[in-house]
Amino acid sequence: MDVLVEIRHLFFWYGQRLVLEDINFDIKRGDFLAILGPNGSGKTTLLKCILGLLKPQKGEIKLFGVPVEEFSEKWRLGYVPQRAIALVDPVFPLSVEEVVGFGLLPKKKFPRFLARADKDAILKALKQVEMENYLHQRISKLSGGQQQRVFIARALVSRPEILILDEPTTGIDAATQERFYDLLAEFNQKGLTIVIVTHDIGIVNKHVKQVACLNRRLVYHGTHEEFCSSPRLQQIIGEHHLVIHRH
Ligand SMILES: Nc1ncnc2c1ncn2[C@@H]1O[C@H](COP(=O)(O)OP(=O)(O)OP(=O)(O)O)[C@@H](O)[C@H]1O
Repeated sequence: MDVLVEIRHLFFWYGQRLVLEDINFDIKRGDFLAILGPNGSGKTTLLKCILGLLKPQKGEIKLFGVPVEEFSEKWRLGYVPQRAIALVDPVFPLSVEEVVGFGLLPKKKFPRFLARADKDAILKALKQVEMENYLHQRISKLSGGQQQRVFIARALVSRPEILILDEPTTGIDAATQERFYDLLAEFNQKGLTIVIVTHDIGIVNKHVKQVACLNRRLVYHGTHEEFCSSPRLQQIIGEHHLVIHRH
């Protein structure tokens, strides 16, 4: 099977503090992987290492077979960062089109100029999340769930092969979250590889195919069926390795 992300013997320290310890796993094309773990267990740090935003002190990450530090096709990974919605400035008048347009920057030589093809790509990404009627609206005027869809469109506009989301439903009501996960499942069925850091173990259970439990070390990595049926799950919860907190 096509391995998109390869993680081998990964260690990461913030100063003296070891946050990721000897992490090893692969992400394959078509995976829908949930990364679970308590607050402070290293989930965001792991995503940032995969995205090349943080440089691990030890170990190796390959993206599409290329070491992350040499990988130049960043557009092949779409990223929805944690608390993206909270960063929407109610005063600064960014339109939906502009926000989604930022997702094209890794592909563009002249970032300030939106060409016809860019506008088409933006509209197409917005259609994928059913937000095409909001093109010229201010992002700050939208609801949390609508903003979330716009951030997904921003991540999708470069037509990535992996979509990486860091706790994307924080601050969104339960019904909207359900629809949001249904949408991700649809993308996955069409072939998009998805990696999601989440605390919503209940909702995410419906759709994910693989689960990784992180608590500085990788406590568990396997298929979702194994995860649910295995006595190991009970053991993990029993050992308090996987205490799920909320923000
Ligand atoms: N820039 C930083 N400098 C120093 N320590 C940091 C930094 N960023 C994160 N940490 C610490 O590293 C540990 C792992 O943080 P990380 O954000 O990766 O965890 P997380 O599992 O994503 O947590 P959460 O579920 O709360 O988002 C935490 O103890 C955090 O306080």
